[in-house]
Amino acid sequence: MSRRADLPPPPALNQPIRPSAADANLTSTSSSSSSSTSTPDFLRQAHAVFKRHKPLGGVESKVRRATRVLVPQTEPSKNITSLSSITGKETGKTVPLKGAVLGTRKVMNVAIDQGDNRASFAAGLQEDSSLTPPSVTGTLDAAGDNKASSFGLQKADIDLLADIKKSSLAVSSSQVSALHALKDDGMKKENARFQIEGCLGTQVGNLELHDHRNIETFGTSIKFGGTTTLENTEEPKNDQIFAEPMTRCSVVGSSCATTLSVHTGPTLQSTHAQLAGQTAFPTQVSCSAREISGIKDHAPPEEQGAVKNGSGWQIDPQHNVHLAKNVNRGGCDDVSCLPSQDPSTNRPSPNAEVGPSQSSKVEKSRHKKKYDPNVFFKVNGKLYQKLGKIGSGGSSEVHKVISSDCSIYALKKIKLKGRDYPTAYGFCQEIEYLNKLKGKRNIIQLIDYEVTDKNLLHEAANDSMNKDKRIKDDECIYMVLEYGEIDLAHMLSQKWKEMNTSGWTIDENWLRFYWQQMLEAVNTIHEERIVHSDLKPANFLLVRGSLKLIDFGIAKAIMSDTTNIQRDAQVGTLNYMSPEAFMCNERDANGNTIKCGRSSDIWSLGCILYQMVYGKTPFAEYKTFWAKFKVVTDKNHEIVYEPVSNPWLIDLMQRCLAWDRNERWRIPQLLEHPFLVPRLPRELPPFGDNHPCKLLVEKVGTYWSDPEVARLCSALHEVIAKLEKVQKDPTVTVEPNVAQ
Ligand SMILES: Nc1ncnc2c1ncn2[C@@H]1O[C@H](COP(=O)(O)OP(=O)(O)OP(=O)(O)O)[C@@H](O)[C@H]1O
Repeated sequence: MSRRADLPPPPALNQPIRPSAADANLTSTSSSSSSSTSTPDFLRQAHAVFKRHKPLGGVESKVRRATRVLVPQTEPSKNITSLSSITGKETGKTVPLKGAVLGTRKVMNVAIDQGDNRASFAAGLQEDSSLTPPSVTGTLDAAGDNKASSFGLQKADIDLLADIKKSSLAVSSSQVSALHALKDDGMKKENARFQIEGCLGTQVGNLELHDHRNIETFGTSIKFGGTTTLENTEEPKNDQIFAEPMTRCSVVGSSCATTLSVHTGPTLQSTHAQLAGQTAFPTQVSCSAREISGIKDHAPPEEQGAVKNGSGWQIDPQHNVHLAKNVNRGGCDDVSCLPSQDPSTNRPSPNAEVGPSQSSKVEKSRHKKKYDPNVFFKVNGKLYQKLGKIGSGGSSEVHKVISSDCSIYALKKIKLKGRDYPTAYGFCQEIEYLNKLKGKRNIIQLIDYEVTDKNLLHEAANDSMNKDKRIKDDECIYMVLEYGEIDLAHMLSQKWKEMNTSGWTIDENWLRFYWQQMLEAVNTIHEERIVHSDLKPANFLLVRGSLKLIDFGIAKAIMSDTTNIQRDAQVGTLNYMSPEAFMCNERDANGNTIKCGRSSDIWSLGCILYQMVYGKTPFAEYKTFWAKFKVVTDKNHEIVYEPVSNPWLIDLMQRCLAWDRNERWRIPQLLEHPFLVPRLPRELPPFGDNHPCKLLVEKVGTYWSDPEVARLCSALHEVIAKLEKVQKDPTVTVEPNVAQ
């Protein structure tokens, strides 16, 4: 599959490697971010604020996040139909979107790209049949200007879109139209929760559209529970590092909520502070976003942080910003983006209109919990104050929090309500692995955790789990984790942005630095007999300057009597999934069941390295699940490696991306690969001035970096060395290969 022969001659040094067409997104994002002339006040100020502080939360939303899929084990080729995607490229072309969820699928991700108005609807299967698959149909218009959108875009929407475009938010017109379509069309399915996260870029934060109405129609032909046509559909460029999901739309189950909020996040500082060691949390000062951003009263309600409910507009409580700062600790200068709250009374501030039922609910839970759940998380009796949402995955949301001793952590919350016990227990396994990996420097450290459903662990421990039982209450798993500043996906995005603007070439030392850390992190888990199964840039986090591995949600331990893991389902993130992960549980040519093992993780690492080098994953151009499935599982397919200045890099990628998993290098070998440990000139001993090898080295010059040239030179050197031996002592027998 990999094309190892025909290594390209080393190109001229410093030849820039540029991303292909795909980086248009990035460029447009960056260029747009510099325009501020016509930005509405509030957006401009929010922008400025985010420029000063770039929390991960803001970063999180900017880069498209490759999303994990899970397809059930049985007859994968059929189940594949549960995932579809689409790209509409031509202006004015209406593209039918089709997708189906077979059986019990509960998550559909819709990624809508900026720039070319592409939308991808991906419905993978997960095991939670408690959630009624919603039926949603319609058509997404791919028109460049969105005016003809069959989402029924209103003039106001177009104005808002224009404002957003002008205001350097990295949001596409299609995103906005989709947001509005979802908001305005209304959705009737009571059991469906439709959530859109519009991701507005590092500097501005997240844009979400809150709409608590039910979903009735969704002007697209996304179908749940129907049949799926995958042919002739395309997937958006979710491979490009700079084009991770800008917008994610997921149908995840029981409540219906589309949210629009500007997370102004930890951007402002107040002088109110709490000294470390004091029992209470930092004093909070609250003011509305309007006060901060200078939103004019006549601004449209959306801009004023209002959300539309059934009867009219109401202020979105999330639109109010609270400030909290602890001056006692240098690192604690973050300000929380908290729901509106009067600091003196601990009650919602008057500018946050909360419906009576909602407010009484909040009051009740506050009374019961003796702390404000809008402000704090409680894990094992300890309070952690929310500082803003920093990420969300398929199953969880992750918040930046501050503990009472003023340490910053990430808190991962997995909601268990509605899940069956085995699924819920599956989430607990991440805790198990993190506990096992405690003290390992390149793995994210678990500080504390709590599974609020005590029966779950109890029944699991006693092997008395009722597999059909579902969790009814608002139970959660909380994990308090070391806090990571930025993930590799965002770092890559920034790196490519820099390279595009400065015309730099790929920075080999930068590559080596992070590649080695990635290898070491994965080596750590492999040594512990754990296969991660979901390696991707978003799952490597930079913590105090070092890369650490996160998200063991689908990791699996290798049993002691084998080297592979058995999976009930195809799992992973499409662009990084190995051939065997795609074909998991199918039979190979010899009738053996195809299994995954450590080499599956190596493949994923190869895809990440490829992405670091070329700016896109190796199968990026295959857009649909089917297309990807076909090409990745075809062992005759040759991955294209464009020439790079150091051909060892190509060799390295090929070692990871060998189709046959037995041919893939293992991590200890990869750590010794000449790209990481350049050794060519040192391979040969020092020569005298007129030694043929010295002359050869001089002649070969820069071609030394070509692995093939190096190999031939080494062979030649051996021949010369042996011939020299013979010259010195003619009685020595010359081996046939030397004579040749
Ligand atoms: N310790 C952390 N510090 C900072 N950010 C974090 C941390 N853990 C997770 N995140 C952010 O939250 C995102 C989601 O976290 P995680 O991958 O653990 O969730 P998940 O539900 O398992 O995601 P998925 O299933 O989609 O891969 C990460 O990509 C990262 O951006």
